[in-house]
Amino acid sequence: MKPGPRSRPAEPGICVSGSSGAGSAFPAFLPSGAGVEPGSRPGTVAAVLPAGGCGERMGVRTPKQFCRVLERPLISYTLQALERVCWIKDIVVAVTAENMEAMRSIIQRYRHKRISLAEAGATRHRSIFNGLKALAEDQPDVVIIHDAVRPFVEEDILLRVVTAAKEHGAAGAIRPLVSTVISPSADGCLEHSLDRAKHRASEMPQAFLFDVIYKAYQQCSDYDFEFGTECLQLALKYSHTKAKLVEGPPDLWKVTYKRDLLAARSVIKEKISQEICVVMNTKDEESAGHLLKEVLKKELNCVNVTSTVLDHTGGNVQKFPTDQCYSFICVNVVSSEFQETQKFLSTLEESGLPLLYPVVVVLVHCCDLTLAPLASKMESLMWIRSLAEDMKKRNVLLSGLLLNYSKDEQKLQESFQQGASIIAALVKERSSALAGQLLLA
Ligand SMILES: Nc1ccn([C@@H]2O[C@H](COP(=O)(O)OP(=O)(O)OP(=O)(O)O)[C@@H](O)[C@H]2O)c(=O)n1
Ligand SMILES: O=P(O)(O)OC[C@@H](O)[C@@H](O)[C@@H](O)CO
Repeated sequence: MKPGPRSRPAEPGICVSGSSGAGSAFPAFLPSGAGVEPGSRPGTVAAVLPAGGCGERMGVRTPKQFCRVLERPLISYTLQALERVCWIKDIVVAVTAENMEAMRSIIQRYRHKRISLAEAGATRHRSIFNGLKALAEDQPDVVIIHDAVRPFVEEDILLRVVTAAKEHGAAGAIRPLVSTVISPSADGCLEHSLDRAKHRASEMPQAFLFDVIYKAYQQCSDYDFEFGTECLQLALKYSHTKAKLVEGPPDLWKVTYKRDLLAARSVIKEKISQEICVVMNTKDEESAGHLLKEVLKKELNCVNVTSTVLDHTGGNVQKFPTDQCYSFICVNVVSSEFQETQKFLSTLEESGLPLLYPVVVVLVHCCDLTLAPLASKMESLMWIRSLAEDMKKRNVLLSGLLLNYSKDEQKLQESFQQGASIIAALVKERSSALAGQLLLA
């Protein structure tokens, strides 16, 4: 039996407006074969997230569901993924009593919606059962069970397992095995190996008609509670319900070891670096901003490079493509006046963008270095360093790029090329260690 996890409260912090969940009705667009009789109640869906483990295999003091990825607890990404699905009416998270406060501060800080808490049990099955009990009074038609440490879950697989559960009573995501499963003999030698092609790995999410899984847990043996790892097996054993197996996408993996946390970090960084917005102060196609945008498009052919024009006061951040863009390249938008930059950054902050993910902002200053000595130009931009220290606390990674705007066409192209490479690295790495740096292209 796993010992109760040690707690480490999450630091209190700034709030965000989370994505508001809409109704609880089961999506009307489901194929009629989804077990929803025409004219019958569309059906309600809730979710249970077991989050009461201590993450022994992670090998750190903080339970892995509270370990930070890009400064945000891992569980917050999973909650965000489920909240995006408007037809999940309620999300019950099972956490230990000692981690309740930490969980409440995460919900408040990132303003997660439709979340309720239940007390975790000494094993995963006990935690799940406690989550189901919390739903029993106003029970949903279908309940999703999803590990809190599987942050990359999309609406598509959730809809597929829920649709299958409506029809079959239970359903679960599966993935091809990566290694062959073998059975060892008592003396530690090979007994036999399973035919890998005929077996699959059971992943999450899983979904059940509420009655099917609730009845199963109510009849569970202590042995199942202590040593079981498979909810589908409980549905089969106690509710005589054969789960439908649904092929899931590769990203369903469970964060278990430290390497998984590093992998999660890379996946998230990759996802939020897919769009760059070049912010400029002129529509002139020959301007530095437009030229840099074209070079960036070539340099980063898989990234969506957009642009927007702001007036010199820092403008209105609502003009930005803010729902998916976490990287802003400001080209001569803000002169070396501190106040204008401050105005731009505060409007960016007010948009709520930096509260879920670190936002990269690169202030590009173009100047012909044959006219202004480099040292004095760098000196005039040193204020970026102290501003960056302050912005880092608000999850904005600010750096400066001095771009040599030479009259020589060849040199100018080289500067733009170098500048685009530096910007690509700042966006991709999204490293707080580079915040405040003044770079030269
Ligand atoms: N008593 C428990 C044990 C586990 N879980 C949850 O079940 C999910 C999957 O379990 P697992 O990966 O085993 O998590 P841990 O038990 O924390 O990991 P370990 O076995 O390494 O201690 C996790 O979200 C975990 O928090 C739970 O709610 N209650
Ligand atoms: O056994 P653990 O607690 O590490 O993880 C639980 C997993 O077994 C479970 O999430 C899937 O295998 C699907 O049942």
